[in-house]
Amino acid sequence: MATVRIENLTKTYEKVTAVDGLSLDIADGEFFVILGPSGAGKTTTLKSVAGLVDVDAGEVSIAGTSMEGVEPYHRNVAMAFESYALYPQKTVFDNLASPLRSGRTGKYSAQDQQQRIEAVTTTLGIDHLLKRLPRELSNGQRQRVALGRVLVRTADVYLLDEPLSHLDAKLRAAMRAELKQLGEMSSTTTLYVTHDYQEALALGDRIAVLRNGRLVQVGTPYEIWHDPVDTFVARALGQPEINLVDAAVSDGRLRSADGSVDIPAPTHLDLPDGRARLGIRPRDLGLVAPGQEAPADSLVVRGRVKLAERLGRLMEFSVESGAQELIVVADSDVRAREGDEVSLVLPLADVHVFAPLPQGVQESPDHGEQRVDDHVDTPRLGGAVRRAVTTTAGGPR
Ligand SMILES: Nc1ncnc2c1ncn2[C@@H]1O[C@H](COP(=O)(O)OP(=O)(O)OP(=O)(O)O)[C@@H](O)[C@H]1O
Repeated sequence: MATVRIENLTKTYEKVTAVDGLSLDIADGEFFVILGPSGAGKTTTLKSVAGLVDVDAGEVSIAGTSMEGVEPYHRNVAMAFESYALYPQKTVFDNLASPLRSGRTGKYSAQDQQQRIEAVTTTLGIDHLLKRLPRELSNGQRQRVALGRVLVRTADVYLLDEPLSHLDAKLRAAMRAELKQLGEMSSTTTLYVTHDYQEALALGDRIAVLRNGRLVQVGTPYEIWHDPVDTFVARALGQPEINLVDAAVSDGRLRSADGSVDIPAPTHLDLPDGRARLGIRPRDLGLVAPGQEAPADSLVVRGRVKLAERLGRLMEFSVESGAQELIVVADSDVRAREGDEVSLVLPLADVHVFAPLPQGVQESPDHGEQRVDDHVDTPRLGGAVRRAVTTTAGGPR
């Protein structure tokens, strides 16, 4: 168990700055998630902690000791990288036992080994594969064995790089729930890299969001979800993405140019008059089907359903409201069809307000095709929203 401190870390590969002045303080025993899109510098950060890259500037300390000049072997970190390596000629059991037999991190009796392997393989759902060779495994199974090889031994820090990326969605979700329960995992400082926001929310004690090698925000899942510092973080969390609507702030109201969205400005934000962008998550909007009444005193935006799509237990609606297209995710018992005139109920407490796009810049709807960096992102307006923090183990939602 150990703290990890990353101070002003910079790593450049020829012309690419992979990590750019990154500082993070990770507490002893913390499950710390690094979230970011492809190329954000997540893997390079982990490799720097492991000592696998020569950094250009900055420092990594583990348990209060600078790791400068300390070889990876002597850092007492255990790593699982996305490209997993197993001994091809050894069974799954022997692959898992080898880190325990090396003597590097203490001695384990045969009974200890058995017990540790049992605990890890049960959690990872690979206990029925112990006699197989790696070539007899699927990619997802191989990845779990590689993860098992890391978790089976004790270390000061676990470094896990997208360890669940090869699993199907169902297994991933199951594994998310199990992973943190694993004895060792629950008490060992863990840096966990992912580009999957659900994984980050479910697993992280805290999450650091990276973009272009820089830290954008660090906080608990609750803080990152409810108080994103800018539209980049807001967009990084949630699928479908948060709706962003250009609006004017005046006389204590927020209005879209065509007047289709016209709501009171959240008073706790104390917004100056001018322009802004509203951020409303699809799941925060309520959809009132034709013939039904919106709850009294609710804030309503009217529109027409352009597209209705089933997402398993939920429905995704694309609703045209004036010049806006708002995405709504609702329970599947909401009876609205394409072409229906509907009302959207807007919960003011869940409306995020960001700075406007620079003059002359227009965001086009991306339908998931744009690269993250093609977006113009703007910071939150009016400071952090203060709420009673009630983060639960399962994340904010
Ligand atoms: N060995 C290398 N040589 C040259 N450029 C590299 C090297 N490793 C990483 N990079 C570049 O550094 C940047 C950060 O890479 P890194 O692998 O740390 O990102 P990442 O967030 O882990 O991405 P991914 O999610 O795709 O794994 C990228 O632009 C990448 O192309």
